[in-house]
Amino acid sequence: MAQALQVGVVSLFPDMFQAITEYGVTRRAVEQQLLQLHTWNPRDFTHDKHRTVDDRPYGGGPGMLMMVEPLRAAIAAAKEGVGDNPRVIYLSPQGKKLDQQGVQYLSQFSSLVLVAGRYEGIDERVIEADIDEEWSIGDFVLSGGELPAMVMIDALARQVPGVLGHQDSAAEDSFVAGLLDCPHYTRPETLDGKKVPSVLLSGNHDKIRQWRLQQALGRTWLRRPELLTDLALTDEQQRLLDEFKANYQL
Ligand SMILES: Nc1nonc1C(=O)N[C@H]1C[C@@H]1c1ccc(S(N)(=O)=O)cc1
Repeated sequence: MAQALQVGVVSLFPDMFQAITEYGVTRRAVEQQLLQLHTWNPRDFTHDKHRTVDDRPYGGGPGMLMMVEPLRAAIAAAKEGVGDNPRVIYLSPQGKKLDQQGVQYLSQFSSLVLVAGRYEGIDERVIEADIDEEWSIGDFVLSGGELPAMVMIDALARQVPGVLGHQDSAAEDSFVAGLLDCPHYTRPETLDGKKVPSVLLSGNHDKIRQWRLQQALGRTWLRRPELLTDLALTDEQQRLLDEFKANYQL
């Protein structure tokens, strides 16, 4: 039986996660129980009449923080609910930048609790006491941690064996780790006078594989050359890239 990914999410807006549980690959993963997602809402752990979940920051200034007591109770409940000693992750702009290598690293954990912040974030002492790792999906400021949590869950779900059908996994395989993807084409054969590259119509699968690999290497060189510095290219890849560069008209 494939190892399922168990995720507990702490969020004030649990319904947002329907964006991954109700659609596409991640919906199928949930249906196949390869991805199990449960939410815990700090508001359910309040005891006052107004069900308060925010609190004022010491030192004054604009904005609010997530109130400590309901947040910690929700985190504790999520850890208990997910079980198996989950890795607890807080999504924030202050976290480590997520990339595919980070996704592969996080794939080692079969159970996770993701804490989605709202307002200006959470008390630093909660981060120190309850959070194992802080991750960011990019250097931009969002209104909450829910979309970052869904981005992380989507990327992690695709790493679970069985989630990507053969068709998709073939696509993943053709996308050499660390390179940008090659261009893709579908019908019609001629669009606005532009024809599909003839190699893709040739039926020669190895030529097609080489073309796609060369395009991925060339695109990476042109658009994100820094990604190439960390890659150990094979002889074939180096040859294909050199050929691309030689043919490229600056
Ligand atoms: N990028 C991200 N990757 O993961 N989370 C990300 C994110 O933007 N979360 C935002 C909700 C949190 C936040 C924190 C602080 C401020 S503030 N006080 O600076 O205006 C605004 C928003």
